[in-house]
Amino acid sequence: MLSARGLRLAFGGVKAADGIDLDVMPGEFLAIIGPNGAGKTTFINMTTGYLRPQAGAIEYEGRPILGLAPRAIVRRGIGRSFQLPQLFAEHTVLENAALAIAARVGIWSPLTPLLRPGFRKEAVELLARFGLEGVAEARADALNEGARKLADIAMAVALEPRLLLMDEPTSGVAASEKMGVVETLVRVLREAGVTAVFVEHDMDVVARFADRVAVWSQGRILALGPPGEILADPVVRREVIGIEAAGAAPAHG
Ligand SMILES: Nc1ncnc2c1ncn2[C@@H]1O[C@H](COP(=O)(O)OP(=O)(O)OP(=O)(O)O)[C@@H](O)[C@H]1O
Repeated sequence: MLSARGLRLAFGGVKAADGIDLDVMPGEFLAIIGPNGAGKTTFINMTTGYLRPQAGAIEYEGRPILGLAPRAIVRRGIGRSFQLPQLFAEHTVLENAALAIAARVGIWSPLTPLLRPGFRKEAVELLARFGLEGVAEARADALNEGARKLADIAMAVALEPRLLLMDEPTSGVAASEKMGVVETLVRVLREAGVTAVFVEHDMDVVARFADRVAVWSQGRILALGPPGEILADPVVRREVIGIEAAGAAPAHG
């Protein structure tokens, strides 16, 4: 579905991508793990048009996408969510959903979406899929972090991607809420047939929900395979999971 070859990008002396080759298969949930600064977000930024690599190629569904603007990549069917949710804070969750649905059909005005009954109906249905109907009328900035993350991913899903890249969908979510948040988003994405790539620091989430795991280290992919194998690999445990456990993850809030 997605094929990256030889991606390279350096910032000064920092090699954020140092020869990344990765294939994403249709329907899979691929987790990206790795310490802070390994280049995980850089890969997402290159795939979604926010950064251009200095070398390499990316094909999506058999066509090159490098050089396309982020909005053009969204139109091709690649969605994205950010580490920090990108909701309009002072708008309600329902308004946010309607805005995203309107954006999908090319309307970027902040006013019209909820005036159109079709958009409102679709927004209500979208929020129900994520179990967010109870907070539809709440302002986005009043949500707890778990609901905020789900609402943000709902906005990305409103654009009807076939591939969704999520940068730390559980960062900042309370431990007690985390599994529920991931269960919900995995259910919605599977029902919609969306392929997912997600950056994740919680190894329990990775073990339970990823079909494959790619381990990032210093701009390279150190290992790639099923979670049972990768999470038990002594090198991965020493160089990546050990670092995570030693406290890299809390930097994400
Ligand atoms: N736009 C930029 N300008 C300069 N340096 C950058 C830029 N983006 C990333 N970097 C650097 O590239 C390296 C990889 O960063 P990246 O954000 O991709 O890592 P990451 O694995 O996502 O880390 P984290 O887990 O902290 O989000 C880091 O050293 C970072 O400081």
